[in-house]
Order: sequence, then structure tokens, then C-alpha cells
Amino acid sequence: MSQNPFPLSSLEELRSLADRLPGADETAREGAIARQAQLTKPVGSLGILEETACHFAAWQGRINPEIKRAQALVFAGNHGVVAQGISPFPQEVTVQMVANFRTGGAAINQLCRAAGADLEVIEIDGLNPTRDFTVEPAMTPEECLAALNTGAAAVDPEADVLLVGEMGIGNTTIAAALAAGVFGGTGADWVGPGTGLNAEGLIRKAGAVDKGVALHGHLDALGVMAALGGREEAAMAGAVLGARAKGVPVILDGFVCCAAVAPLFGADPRLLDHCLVGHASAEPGHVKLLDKLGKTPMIQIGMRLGEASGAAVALLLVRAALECHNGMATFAEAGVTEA
Ligand SMILES: Cc1cc2ncn([C@H]3O[C@H](COP(=O)(O)O)[C@@H](O)[C@H]3O)c2cc1C
Ligand SMILES: O=C(O)c1cccnc1
Repeated sequence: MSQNPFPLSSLEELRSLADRLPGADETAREGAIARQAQLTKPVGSLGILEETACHFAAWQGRINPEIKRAQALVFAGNHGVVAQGISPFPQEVTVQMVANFRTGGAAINQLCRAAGADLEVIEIDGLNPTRDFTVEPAMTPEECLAALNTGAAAVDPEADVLLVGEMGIGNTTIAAALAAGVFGGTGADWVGPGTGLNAEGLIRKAGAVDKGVALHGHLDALGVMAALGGREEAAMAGAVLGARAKGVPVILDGFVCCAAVAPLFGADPRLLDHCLVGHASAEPGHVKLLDKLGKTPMIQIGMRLGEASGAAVALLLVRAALECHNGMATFAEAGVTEA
């Protein structure tokens, strides 16, 4: 197993990082697949629960994966691009919701309790807003790197799974810009209503994304992360990489979370191999983005909140998958006749 490369000293290091990070344990994956074939059920009858158990086997490196400690990290940040009128909510909602997370009043607090995850909320750079990407780069490469390293450091090496989420008014615009910057397309291809923007606002939002991509879209995926991204998005990307370095499988959340890691995919698609996608958000860009990332969401139940909420609901299914995988009898053990 490779050494932990964090903290990184430059974004350039991300280019060769996939070669320095641990890969999947294919022996454990094969063992888990073989076990699934012996359990007392028709092969494939537990659908994605079977694949989920095998994914956890491969990335935890054991035939019988377990989740004792589930860590949920919600990163919070603010965005200069809100000056363009791209969210119906004012920027102060970010700090107000951070307070709400801390007193247990947000959706993610309830979902983490239901799914058995420990929630931690991390404000990046004291919620200091980035610069407006329609005018200048949102972050310098150094600011982006600092946020990324903060995210990587926040991952508990003792965790058995990491859920990644965010809070930051305006960040569905950041997500659309990152998606367009990495995968191409216009603002209109990637924007959606977010927290409930009206039709006029949507036109402004698409225009802001087009302006940002015209200014910074020539950059490579890592340049795009700094120029069009946000601090909490960079922190999410860092947490995903930190988890990989520490042998922790990841459940990604909705559109914003998946767009945050799109630059990693742009740098090297293998960087996301340890990640499952918890759900398909109702934010329209998400399904398009998942197609580009080559990922299948575990569930699609009309959620569009962020905060790691979809990942937390998906954790309930991961727990169900592992209960079956570890607890079921084999045909031989139960004396059940095979086909
Ligand atoms: C009360 C409230 C709680 C939230 N929890 C997550 N978000 C979500 O909505 C925001 C992105 O949407 P937009 O780009 O339209 O501003 C992010 O903070 C995201 O986490 C919330 C938004 C609000 C208003
Ligand atoms: O899917 C998401 O990540 C999302 C959707 C709407 C608002 N905030 C986040």
C-alpha cells in the first residue's frame, strides 16, 4: 500500500495521484462475489444490494465488509457569484444553516441518526466568500489547494465509510460551472432551479455559467476546479481523495457533490473508483453528470437538498446490503437444494 500523499503541495500532484493511491482489493472482491453466489437466494435476486456488498468488500479489503463507524462530512462555503442573482436565498443562510446543523435541526441531522452516521460540519476559510467567477477566478490555486487539503485531513482513518456533502448558498451554480468546465456544454445544459429559482433567474444563472466558462473554460480540469469552483467543493474533492488514501469507501451525494469531484475525474477517472453515488438528485444536471462520470445512482427518490442527505439515505441500503451479505446462510449451511 502506498504512503499517504497528503497534504499535497500543489494541484499538479493530482495528475499522478491515482498511481500513488491504493487500488481495490480484487481478491476480496472475487471472494465476495463467490460468497454471493452461495447464499440462499437465486443469483442476482438482491439486485444492487449484491453489487454494493462486493464494492465494499473490494474497497475495505475484506470478504465480509462491515460498517461500525460511518462518518458524514458536510463542508460549508460561500460564493462570490451570488452577486449575479443566481439563488433565491441570501448568502447569510449558509452560516444560519451551519448553526442549525450544530443544534441538530437540519434534515441531515435526522438522516444521520436514522442511518447511523456521525455528522461533522466544517466551515471552509471561515465562510469567506470566493470571488465572482464571472469577473475573475473564484480562487487562486493556493486557496483551492488549502481547501482540498482541509477536506483530506478531515477523514477519519478509522471510518468504515465516508458520506460527503455540502452547504453553500449559490453552489448549484458552482456545480453547473464545474460540469460545463470539465465536460463542455452551455450553461443551459447544466443549470437547474436549485433551491427554487424562477424562469428569469434560470436565464441569469445560465448566463453566469456561460460567462465563467468563456473566461476560464480553456483551463484544464484542475484549473477549472480553482477558477470556477468553491471552497467547499474543493474540500469535498479532498475528502474523497483522503478517504482513498486511508482505505475508506465513499458514498457521494447529489449534483453539487458529484460536480465537486468532476475535476478529479477529468484529471484521472480512476480517482473516483472507490465512490458509490448514493442517489440521483432531482436537480436536472445530476443525471447528465452521472452519465459522464459513468456512475449508477443507488436510488432515485426525488430528493434535491444536498447536505449529504441522499448519501445518508443510501447508507441505509448499504447497511441492508451488508446484513444480507454477512448474515445469510449458504445453500450448504442451510441444506437448501441448489439449481
Ligand atoms: C434552508 C436551506 C437549507 C439547505 N440545505 C441544503 N441546501 C442546498 O441549497 C444550496 C444550493 O442551492 P442554490 O444554488 O439554489 O443556492 C446549498 O446550500 C445546498 O446545500 C439548502 C438551501 C436552503 C435555502
Ligand atoms: O443535488 C444537489 O446536490 C442539490 C440540489 C439542490 C440544492 N442543493 C443541492
